[in-house]
Amino acid sequence: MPETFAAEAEGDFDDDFDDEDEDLDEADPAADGVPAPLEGPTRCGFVALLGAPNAGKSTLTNALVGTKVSIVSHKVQTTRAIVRGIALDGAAQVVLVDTPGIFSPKRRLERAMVTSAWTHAADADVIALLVDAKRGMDEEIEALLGPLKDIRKPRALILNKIDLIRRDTLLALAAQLNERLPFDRVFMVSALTGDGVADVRRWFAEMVPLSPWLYPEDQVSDAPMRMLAAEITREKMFLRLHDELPYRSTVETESWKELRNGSVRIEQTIYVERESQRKIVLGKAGQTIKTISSEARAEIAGIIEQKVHLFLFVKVRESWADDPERYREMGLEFPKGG
Ligand SMILES: Nc1nc2c(ncn2[C@@H]2O[C@H](COP(=O)(O)OP(=O)(O)OP(=O)(O)O)[C@@H](O)[C@H]2O)c(=O)[nH]1
Repeated sequence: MPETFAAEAEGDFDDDFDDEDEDLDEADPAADGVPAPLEGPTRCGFVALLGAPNAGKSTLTNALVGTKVSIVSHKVQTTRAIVRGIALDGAAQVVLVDTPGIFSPKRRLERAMVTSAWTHAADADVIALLVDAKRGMDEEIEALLGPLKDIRKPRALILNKIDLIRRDTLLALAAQLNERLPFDRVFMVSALTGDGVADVRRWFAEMVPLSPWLYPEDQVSDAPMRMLAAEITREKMFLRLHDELPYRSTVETESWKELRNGSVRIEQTIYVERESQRKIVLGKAGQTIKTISSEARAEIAGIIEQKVHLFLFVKVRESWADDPERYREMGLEFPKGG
C-alpha cells in the first residue's frame, strides 16, 4: 500500500463560509435541459483534431468554441483526458474531439492515449490534421500521415501558427503535405490570434451530417465540470512548478457540491508518485499549494460564474500511471497487450 498523506489548502475563503454548512445540495441533473428546437434542417457531427504534441489542438479547440474548454500549456502532452468542445455555426453543432497528442508511446498510459486517439479519429465524421507550420514536416507528422490514409472521411489540413512564419514557407509546406496525402481542404490559421478560425468552423459545419443536435445550445462542453476543474488545477500546478514535477501526477475532483447560497464547494485530490513530489507540491509551509489553490479557485469561479470554495489534498499513490482504473476514468482505452 502506498503511503497516503492529505494536506488541505483552503485558498482565501470568506470568513462567513461555514465548513459545517448543512445546506449542501447536489447539482440539479434536470438543469441540463434538452436541445432547443431549431427552424429548418440541422446538422451535427464529430470532428477529430489530430496533431503532434504542441501543435495547438487545445488552443484551436478553444478558439473554435469561443470558451475555455480545453487546457492550454506551453508543456507538451498536457491533454490527458478527452475533452470535447462544441462549436456552433448557424444550424450546425460541431463536436470537437480533442485527442491527446500522438507520439511514440513507452509507458502503458501513453500507449492507451495513442490507441484512444486513433479510435476517436476513426469514429469521427470529419478528420482535421493540425500541423505546427513553424516546426514544419518531421517524423511525428510522417507517423500521422500513414494511418490517416486508411480513414475514409472528409479530411482537412490545418496549418497553425501562421503568425510565426512567412507566406512562401507556408505555401511550400502545404504543397509538400498535400503531395504526401491529398486533403479535401487546406486551412492556414493562427489559433492564437483567431486568424482563419471562422473559415475552419464554417467548413466543419458544412461537413457534418444532417442530424438533430445532440447537446443543448448553451452547452459548450460535455466534459463534466468536474473534469474541467481538475484540468484547471493541474494547469496551475504545472505553471507554478515548471520542471520540478514530472507529468506523472494527476488531479481528480472528488466532490462538487452546490451550496444553497449559490456558491460551490469543490474537493480535489492531487496524486503524485513519491513523498518527495508531495513536498514539492505543498511547498514551504504549504505556500505552493495555497497559491495553486487560490489561482485555480479564481479561474474556476470565473468560468462557472459562481463563488468557489476549493479544497486541495495531496496524496502519494505510487505508479498511478500503470493503474488501468486511472485511465479508464479519464475515458481512455485499455491497450491490447498492455
Ligand atoms: N504563436 C502561436 N502560438 C500558438 C498558436 N497556437 C498555439 N500556440 C501555442 O503553442 C503551445 C501549444 O499549444 P496547445 O494548444 O497547448 O497544444 P496541444 O496541441 O493541445 O498540445 P498537447 O496538449 O500537448 O497535445 C502553447 O504555448 C500555445 O500558446 C498560434 O497560432 N500561434
